Amino acid sequence: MKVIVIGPRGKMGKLITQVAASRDDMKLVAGIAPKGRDYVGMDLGTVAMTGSELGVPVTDDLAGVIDSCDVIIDFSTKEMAMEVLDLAIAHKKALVCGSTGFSAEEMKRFEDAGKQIPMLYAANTSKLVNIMNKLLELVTTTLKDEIDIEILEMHDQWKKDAPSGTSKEMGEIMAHALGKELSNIAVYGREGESPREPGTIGYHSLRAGNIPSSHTVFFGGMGERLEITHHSYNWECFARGACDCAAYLDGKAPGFYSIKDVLGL
Ligand SMILES: NC(=O)C1=CN([C@@H]2O[C@H](COP(=O)(O)OP(=O)(O)OC[C@H]3O[C@@H](n4cnc5c(N)ncnc54)[C@H](O)[C@@H]3O)[C@@H](O)[C@H]2O)C=CC1
Ligand SMILES: O=C(O)C1=N[C@H](C(=O)O)C[C@H](O)C1
Repeated sequence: MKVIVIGPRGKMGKLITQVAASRDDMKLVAGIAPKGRDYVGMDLGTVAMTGSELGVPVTDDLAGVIDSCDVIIDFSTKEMAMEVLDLAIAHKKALVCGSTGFSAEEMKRFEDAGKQIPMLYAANTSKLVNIMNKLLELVTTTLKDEIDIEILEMHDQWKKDAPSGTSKEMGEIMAHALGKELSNIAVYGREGESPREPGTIGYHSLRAGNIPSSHTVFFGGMGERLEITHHSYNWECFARGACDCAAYLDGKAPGFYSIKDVLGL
């Protein structure tokens, strides 16, 4: 598969480039940087520190190179994601997007793109997080209104969005298991807020240092509680998952795919 990576100097883009460069089933054809960066024109391997040159450039012109790829992997920003999406549709290219922080309308655009291209959106590409989501579904479906549900997520100080895309996805999965709309979800924990409202799901976001990613879901019962937690020690699990998602799209018909399809969950 011929792969273009967006943002190869970013935290995720760099790791994705490194993982893709190490895979036999992938060939990197370009990396895309924001306009005017001083590393535009340099070798992608040098920019993403893969350990050797890859013989392909970093460019700031996605439109100029998009026809050379089979799939684009985009973990950049929500603004860039929309530009990439439009170009992927126009050039009929498969797209994996792992960026987070989108509105419901923007998410609908990804879903609609599935009518024209193989489109995979994953707010979290870790295998274990997606297995954790199945556990959350099981607990919620079993206990329904007997428990209070609170989600705590921790990330690095640079993360732009809150709550994380993963916790929003976890909230959606559990709201669905409770037969509720996402609008029943509330955010607690700030000064002056009222006590917990029954039947809601609470979100708590913590940002500090270089914490890679942690998500804990608290199921609060009477006299007991269950906590289910995923910790990542670094971002490699997400980069490996991103490349698995791209490989999954190889030869696929247009459709809106999820990481559950990749993992068979
Ligand atoms: N789905 C998942 O499993 C994961 C998702 N993420 C998400 O991925 C996104 C990126 O996260 P990080 O790598 O931590 O951010 P980062 O800030 O380290 O990297 C973002 C990259 O995007 C590039 N970029 C921004 N605008 C661009 C443009 N117009 N053209 C080309 N490149 C552009 C930047 O230059 C930078 O290299 C976030 O939304 C984050 O939440 C992060 C980790 C895992
Ligand atoms: O920004 C991150 O780091 C991560 N972002 C994703 C999210 O918003 O859920 C996935 C993971 O938590 C790492």
